[in-house]
Amino acid sequence: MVFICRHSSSSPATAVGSASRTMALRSEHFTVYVALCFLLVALCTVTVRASGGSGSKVLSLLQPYDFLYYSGVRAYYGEEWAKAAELLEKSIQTKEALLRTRRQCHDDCVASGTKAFNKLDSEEGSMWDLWALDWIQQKAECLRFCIGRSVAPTGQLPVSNDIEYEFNTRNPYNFLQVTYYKLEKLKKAASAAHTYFVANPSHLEMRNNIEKYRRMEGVTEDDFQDRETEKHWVLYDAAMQHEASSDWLQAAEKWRACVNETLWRIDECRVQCEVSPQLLPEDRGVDGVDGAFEKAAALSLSLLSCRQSCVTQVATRTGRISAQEDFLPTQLEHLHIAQFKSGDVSGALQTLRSFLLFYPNDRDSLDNLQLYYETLGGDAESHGIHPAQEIAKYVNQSLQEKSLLYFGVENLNFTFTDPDLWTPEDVVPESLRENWRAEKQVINEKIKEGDQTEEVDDSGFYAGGSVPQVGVTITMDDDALNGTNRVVLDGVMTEKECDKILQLATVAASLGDGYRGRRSPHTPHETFEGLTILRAVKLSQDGLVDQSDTRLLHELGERVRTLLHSYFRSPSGLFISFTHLVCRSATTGEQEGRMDLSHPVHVDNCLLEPETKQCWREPPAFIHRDLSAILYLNDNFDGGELFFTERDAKTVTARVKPSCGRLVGFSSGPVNPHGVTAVTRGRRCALALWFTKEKLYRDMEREEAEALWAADGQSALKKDEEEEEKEGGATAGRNARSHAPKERSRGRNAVTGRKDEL
Ligand SMILES: O=C(O)CCC(=O)C(=O)O
Ligand SMILES: [Fe+3]
Repeated sequence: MVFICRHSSSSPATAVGSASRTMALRSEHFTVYVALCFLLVALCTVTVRASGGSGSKVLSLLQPYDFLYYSGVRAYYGEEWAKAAELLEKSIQTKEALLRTRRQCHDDCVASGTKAFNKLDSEEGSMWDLWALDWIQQKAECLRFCIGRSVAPTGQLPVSNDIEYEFNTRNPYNFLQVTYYKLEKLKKAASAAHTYFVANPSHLEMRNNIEKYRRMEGVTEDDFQDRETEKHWVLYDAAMQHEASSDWLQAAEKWRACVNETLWRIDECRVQCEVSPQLLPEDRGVDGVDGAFEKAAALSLSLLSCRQSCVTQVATRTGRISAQEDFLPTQLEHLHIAQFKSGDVSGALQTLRSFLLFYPNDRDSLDNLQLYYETLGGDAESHGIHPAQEIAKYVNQSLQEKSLLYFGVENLNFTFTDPDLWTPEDVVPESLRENWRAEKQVINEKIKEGDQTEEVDDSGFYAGGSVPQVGVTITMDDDALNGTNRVVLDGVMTEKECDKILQLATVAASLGDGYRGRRSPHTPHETFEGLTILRAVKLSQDGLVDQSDTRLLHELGERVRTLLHSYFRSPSGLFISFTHLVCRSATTGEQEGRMDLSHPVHVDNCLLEPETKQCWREPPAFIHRDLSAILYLNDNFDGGELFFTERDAKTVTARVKPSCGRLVGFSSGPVNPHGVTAVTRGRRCALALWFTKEKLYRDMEREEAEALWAADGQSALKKDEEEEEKEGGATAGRNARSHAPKERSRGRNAVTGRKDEL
């Protein structure tokens, strides 16, 4: 490097010269380092606490000493001697100041920590912190030995997050169901399919598979067993059922068991927090700037936060995203009522007292308590009725943890989301409460304004971009459609192309697809046919439909993607997540006075609740859909208009009449509730497409279809080669080529498209 040559040839005095050679040898690293330091300094100012005898004052060191040092060395090599001297001196001073500051902070903080521990100091010195460290070490050694001895023989390999995710989403059962199907163990396959579906209720293919298993000989309804049933939910549902039929004795029994099981589950989960590998929050890692105590505090806070999060984990049903709020206190409320109604007054009183540990000021409960005292004559103590011990222990422990966590939030830059609604106000630091109040006020104001103002779409799309296809026109934009992120484009397909796809739908339907002849899932007055890309490719492979039609179906997806990606100025990548060629036909003779819809009003990526105008982004909604598109193919039918509404699902804001080559695109979220009016005559066909911004959720079926084509191309190629070979013209290189196997693990839903197709 130029740098090395120049300076090695002009080293100063011998002593310095040898130093300069050492530096010169490292100058490659040095250059990179200096560049990094410049960047660092540009980005931040280091603030170090320095202290005088009485109090501490903040010493702002604009530049870290390592940077000063390297700048000094650089100046030295640049022969800027004065500058070099200044910078090198400064670096030495800064380092000294930093050490002094650290020492002072250590002395200032000696007395901090829990006072009770200071009492443990003896004449031999301050030993309790060493005892604490000793306790930690003993525990670590015991765990290391125990886990090593118990798990090592079976191999405790580090498990990646991806694998954790696979297991949490029950993906192994997706593999198992196909495996058992292949082994002709249908009962086991049915159970595996069901187990997977419980955790993935929006998985269309698995739903189809389950339907297929149901129709298979030898499979009974009892075979659809969830292999990972969570007992507390079984008890919860049973208790609810007994309650609904006013069987209070049974209800009380189930609720009691449910509370116990829930406590046990929470405990199991909390223990895992201690023994599983703990991650330090980002920027608190080994390379961070924090000292040993700060790192230890960060680690202990992560542990506490992990323990607390168990409440949410246990209160979330498999397959759901949101936890059931106030899970334990709610169960206690139910148990209390069931006990009371079944005549177990002392049991009810005990449960009420347990509930009051969560909500000590709850008016109704306090009134009830009073009533019990009057009935029993005397208070709970005089009857020896205390809150359940496990509940008292649980609440105390949780409160302690929360106060430590909130200290971390307030003072140590820790982030913690409290999973409970019952946390008493005084545990939360005033400054946080103030922030919450301010946030709540803003939300309330927004809700108030909400009715008058326009809906805000947080999808990241921004309608109004260009339309990059010759002949395509924008027929309706946001204004014309009275909404946000909506568009109607015309000219996306030619008449000939519409005919080809209609023909494809007709042939596929006549051959029998999952939906053939089925009543529509939305109305008894229509039938419904659906064709996916993969099914189309398989049909064309079997020579039952024209391959060029299937290719066109595939290409249309890409065409629509390009148009909408550009029009909605999608900031990120946009991936096709599902394609469905759908025809809805009016059934004959059942159309008089129809009041229903062909497709009721809905939002594509969340569950719309028109009464509250809320939209819940959780399964069974297709929550990963970000952009929706319908490409229409014909207009020779009556009805079948697409319409948009407000969140009340009633107020219609725009209507679109289908025709060949007309494309409607809109963001899939709550700004766009929509439905389809009844098809009262004829058959309405459209290609529905959904897009996702997350690559993880891209359509794996589509990729499988592409792989089938590639394999086809390969075998066609091979055929050609064999022919050629026969004719003596094959080349070794071409024969060696083979179709690469599909990569198996591609993240969250990596394997779904492939495995579950029966
Ligand atoms: O066919 C249409 O026009 C709309 C269909 C739709 O909204 C859907 O499938 O989610
Ligand atoms: Fe829809």
